[in-house]
Amino acid sequence: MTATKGLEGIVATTSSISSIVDGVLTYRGIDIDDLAENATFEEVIYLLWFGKLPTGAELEKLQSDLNAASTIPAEVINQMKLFPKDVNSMAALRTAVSALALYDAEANDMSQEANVRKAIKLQAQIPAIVAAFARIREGKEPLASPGYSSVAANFLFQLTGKEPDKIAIEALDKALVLHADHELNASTFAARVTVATLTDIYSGITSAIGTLKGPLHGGANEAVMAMLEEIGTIENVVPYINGKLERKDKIMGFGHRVYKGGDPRAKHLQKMSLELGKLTGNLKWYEMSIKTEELVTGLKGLKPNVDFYSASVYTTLEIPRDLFTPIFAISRTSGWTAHILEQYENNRLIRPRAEYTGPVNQKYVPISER
Ligand SMILES: CC(=O)SCCNC(=O)CCNC(=O)[C@H](O)C(C)(C)COP(=O)(O)OP(=O)(O)OC[C@H]1O[C@@H](n2cnc3c(N)ncnc32)[C@H](O)[C@@H]1OP(=O)(O)O
Ligand SMILES: O=C([O-])CC(=O)C(=O)O
Repeated sequence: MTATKGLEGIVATTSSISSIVDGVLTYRGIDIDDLAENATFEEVIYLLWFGKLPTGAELEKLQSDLNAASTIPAEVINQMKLFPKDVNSMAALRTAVSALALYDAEANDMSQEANVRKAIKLQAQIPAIVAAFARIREGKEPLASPGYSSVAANFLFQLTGKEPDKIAIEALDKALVLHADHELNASTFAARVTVATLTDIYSGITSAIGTLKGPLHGGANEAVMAMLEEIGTIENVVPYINGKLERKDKIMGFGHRVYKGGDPRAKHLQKMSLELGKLTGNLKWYEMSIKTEELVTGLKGLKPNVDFYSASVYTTLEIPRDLFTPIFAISRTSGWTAHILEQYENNRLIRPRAEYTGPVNQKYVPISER
C-alpha cells in the first residue's frame, strides 16, 4: 500500500454536480462563465440541488421557501450573545450551525424530503447567522430578514440595517454564484465523509465550515486582504513579494491543486474588482492586486485562484475582512448541501487506508521498566 500525499489525483467518488475538465468548471454541465454572466445565486442553488435550472414558478417557490426558513432559533441567538466578541467569525459560525441542530425537530429525520427541507433551512439561516454575529459583536441586535428575493440583498440588509444598493447586491450575487460549488474540494469532501457515516446534515455542514476556515482553503481570502494591508502601498509590492518568495513563504490567493493554467473564476472577480474600484473611486486594492499578480505569475508561474480578487471585491464593498470566509460559506452551503443529498442517495461509508510508517515488532514494556 503506497499513500498519495494529499490524495492528489485520486478519484474518490462519482458526482453529477460540478466538474473541472481541462481547466473548465461547470455546474451540472453549464460553464461557470455562462452562469457568472447570466444566473442569479438562487438559480444556481436550484440547479445544484435539483439538477436543472428552475422555471419562473420554481424559482419563486425557492425564494419564498428560503425567506420562510430564515429565522434563526431564539436559543441560538441567545447562545451567540454569549460568544466572546473577538472570536474568529468562522469559529462562531461553526458553533452556531452546530447549535441549529439542537432546535430542529427533524434534525435526525433521514428522509429525502426532510433533508431537502434542512438544506433550505441551512441555506437561509447561515447568512442570517453571519450577519447576526457581526452585529452582536458590535453590541447591536440581529435583524430579521427583510424578505427580498435574493440571498445577497437579504444578507447585506441584515448586516448593515440599510437598504443595499443595486451595485452591491449584483456584485455579491455574482461572487456567490462563483463560489457555490467546486467538485471535491476539501470542505465538500469533509462534508461527504461525515454524512457517509449516515449522520445528520448539520454534522456534515459543521465539518465543512471547520474545513473551509483554514488558510489553505477558504480562509485564504482573508489572508490575501491581510497581506495587501501589510504591503500597504503599490511601491511596496515588489520588495514585499520578493522577500516572501526568497523566504519560500506562500503567497495567499495563488496556486491551486487542480488548476495549473489558472482558475476560471478569478477573471470574473478581477473584472468586478476593477469595476467596483472605478465606481467607488478607490482603485488602490485592485492596482496592488494586479501588480502582485504580475510579479507572482512572472517569477513563479503561479496564477491567482478564486480567493485572490474576492479580497479586493469585498473590501471595496466595505465588508469587514473577517466576514470574507463566512461569505464563502454562505455560497458554498449550496454546494455542500447538494453533495450531501447526493451522498445520501448513493451512500457507502468512506474509509480509505493508511500506509503505515511507524515501528514494527515492538513489545509492551511494563511501566516500572520504562
Ligand atoms: C478556494 C480555495 O481553496 S483556492 C486555494 C486557496 N489557498 C491559497 O490561496 C493558499 C496558497 N496556495 C497554496 O497553499 C497551494 O497552492 C494550494 C494549497 C492551494 C494547493 O496546494 P498543493 O496542490 O498541495 O500544492 P503545493 O503546496 O504542494 O505546491 C506545489 C509547489 O508550488 C509552490 N506553491 C504553491 N502555491 C504557492 C503559493 N501560493 N505561493 C508560493 N508558492 C506556492 C509550493 O511551495 C510548491 O513548491 P515546491 O515544489 O518547490 O515545494
Ligand atoms: O477545489 C479546491 O481545491 C479549492 C477551491 O478552489 C474551491 O473550493 O473553490
